[in-house]
Amino acid sequence: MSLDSVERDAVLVTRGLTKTYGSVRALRGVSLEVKRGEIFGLLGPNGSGKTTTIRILLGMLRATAGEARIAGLDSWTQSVEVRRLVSFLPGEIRLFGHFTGRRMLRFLSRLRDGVPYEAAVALAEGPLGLGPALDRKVRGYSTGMKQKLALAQAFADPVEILILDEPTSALDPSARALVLDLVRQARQRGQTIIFSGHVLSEVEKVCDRVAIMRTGRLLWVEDLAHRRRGYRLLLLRFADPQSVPTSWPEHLELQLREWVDPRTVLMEHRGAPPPLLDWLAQTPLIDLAIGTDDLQSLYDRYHGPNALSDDEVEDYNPWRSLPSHHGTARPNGANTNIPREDLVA
Ligand SMILES: Nc1ncnc2c1ncn2[C@@H]1O[C@H](COP(=O)(O)OP(=O)(O)OP(=O)(O)O)[C@@H](O)[C@H]1O
Repeated sequence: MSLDSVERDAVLVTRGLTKTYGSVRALRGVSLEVKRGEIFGLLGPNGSGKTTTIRILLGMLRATAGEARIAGLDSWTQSVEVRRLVSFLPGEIRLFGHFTGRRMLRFLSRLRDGVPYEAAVALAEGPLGLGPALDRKVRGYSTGMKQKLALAQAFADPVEILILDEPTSALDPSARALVLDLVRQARQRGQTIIFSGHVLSEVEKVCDRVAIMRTGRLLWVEDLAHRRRGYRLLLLRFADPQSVPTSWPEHLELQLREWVDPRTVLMEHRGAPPPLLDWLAQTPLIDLAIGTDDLQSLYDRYHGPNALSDDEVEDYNPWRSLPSHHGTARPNGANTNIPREDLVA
């Protein structure tokens, strides 16, 4: 597929990104799109490929195959231009130990034309709480203090895109909350933020969408903004494909989310239960499950003790409590609202 066909509002795009290090397959065909102005989370256990994806996007690593673009620029061949558009907080922060915090910020802002030194100092001294420590040598900083200094620099940068690799990993709880606020403020200013992390509750609070990775694959992209608007999930199973209702009263606030197999649908429902129950009572259901799923349970489908195997991921059933099927649903979000005719032919 040509990248020209990508949605116009996608500011970061990868297509079929693959990276091998000798025999290690760090990425196996990762395709994702991040829209302008959204907070996009990258989740996955250690070694799943988050940092590799970020480093390829920034042009710090060359992909073995596939493409990565930022604002239409090729991450590898136009990496200098790409890096001008991006403020990057690396997972491993390396600073000059013999510099004071203040001198380090001045040095970094000179390196990056246009990053206001005063804004970085104000963030570091004020909300991030480094205060007088800014006049101490960085070699005496704790890991969390170094992370705060780097965060001050990253958030002071008025660039279009912020890429934060585990931005809260070394921080205490109040500093973590503050970083989440800074992320929200950055979005209000119109910046696009990619955020990798391991703390699901944080990701759930701030991200608009989240991608779940495993062993170099992107398994699922979830729209958390949509989820926050509140709905319950209904898994409805019918005796045969012909019994699946093709329409329902509008006042039910019911929406098809996914065909699990030709006789099973996953639906979203808002609003009061009684009208829904009345309608369900008139349908030829043979099985029903109602519930909500939080980010933890979504994550556990791929990484918990009962995680889906690679084969099951290929043949995804969103609710494990029911027998799995050889369905048409695919775990990339692209299967929603598949026309019924495609399934019951
Ligand atoms: N320079 C390298 N040489 C060899 N293998 C590498 C190299 N960098 C990364 N890898 C491998 O690539 C895979 C993906 O690593 P990556 O750092 O992208 O994971 P991650 O999801 O960011 O992990 P973490 O959560 O621990 O930061 C791992 O198997 C890792 O061992």
